[in-house]
Amino acid sequence: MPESRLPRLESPVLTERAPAKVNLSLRVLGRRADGYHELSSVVAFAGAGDRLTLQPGETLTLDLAGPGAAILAAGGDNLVLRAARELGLRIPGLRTGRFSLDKRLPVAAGIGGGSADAAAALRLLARANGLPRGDDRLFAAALATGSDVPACLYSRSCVMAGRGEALTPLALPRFGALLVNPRVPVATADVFRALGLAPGAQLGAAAPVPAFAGRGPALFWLAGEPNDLEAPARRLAPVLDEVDAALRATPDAGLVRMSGSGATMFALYPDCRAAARAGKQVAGAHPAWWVKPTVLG
Ligand SMILES: C[C@](O)(CO)[C@H](O)COP(=O)(O)OP(=O)(O)OC[C@H]1O[C@@H](n2ccc(N)nc2=O)[C@H](O)[C@@H]1O
Ligand SMILES: Nc1ncnc2c1ncn2[C@@H]1O[C@H](COP(=O)(O)OP(=O)(O)OP(=O)(O)O)[C@@H](O)[C@H]1O
Repeated sequence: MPESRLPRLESPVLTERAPAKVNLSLRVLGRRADGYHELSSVVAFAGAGDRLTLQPGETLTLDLAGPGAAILAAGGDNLVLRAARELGLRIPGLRTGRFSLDKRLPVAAGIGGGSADAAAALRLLARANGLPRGDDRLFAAALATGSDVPACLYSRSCVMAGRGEALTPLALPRFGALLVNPRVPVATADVFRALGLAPGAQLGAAAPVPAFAGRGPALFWLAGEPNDLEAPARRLAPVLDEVDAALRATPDAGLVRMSGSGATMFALYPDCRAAARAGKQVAGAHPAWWVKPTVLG
């Protein structure tokens, strides 16, 4: 057969999940001179998330589908493309291609949807270019894309410190969880600004996170920890009081709290069945909210 008639061999399409990030606790320890806040946060990842594929090729593009596609632009500001560009700056000749994002998570919701997408893009590019998962340039590109992207690149439960660059693995028991977002977007920068901390402010040290021997001890420790962003977020989005009440009214809710800078709140349950039951109750009473039963840990 002449060479021109040979079927063109395309690289196979690669797929990565982009799981939602949940801050089970979040302490703001101060504000650095560069304006970023110093944090200590127990972070877990959910079964629920977006899905990103990459058809490796020469030209970097992005298609959007899924329930979130209508509100999100596929333009150059999309965190998928920003992460790819950041990696390209560090790896000349990086092979990119056509990304397709199935956007299921609410946007600007405190569960790191965009960060999870950016991290999934970096994992896909690592696979397409034969880079080891621990390649420093992946981490550097992640941090340059956003503070939550390194944790999402790791994508396993951990203690996140600094502005998001210091990650310590943490074994967490498995929980059923319900994620609820009242469909009010909250900008992360607005919530941090509402804390009103001056650059250089220091509030205290982080409580050491113990090794958790099961769900009971984990819940007990987490109940004694705050999300310091919850009070300012509630001032910006008062509907959070309603979300909090709706979650507390579900049977077996063990811990009710806001994730990240909001406005997604979550409750923890002993298992998936309890979370699914709670989901039906909340969705029935609030059909306009985004309600997602899932697992964490
Ligand atoms: C609230 C969290 O979701 C907790 O996991 C993250 O700290 C936010 O991470 P993110 O959305 O990736 O944040 P970035 O995109 O890096 O920053 C968004 C805005 O939040 C502020 N920001 C973010 C992280 C941080 N530790 N201190 C901050 O003050 C930044 O000044 C910036 O104006
Ligand atoms: N792929 C993407 N998915 C979601 N948001 C994106 C994406 N690309 C860019 N953005 C923009 O990033 C901003 C933050 O979106 P995201 O959903 O990550 O917020 P978040 O859940 O509050 O994140 P975090 O918990 O990391 O603070 C929004 O203004 C959104 O328009």
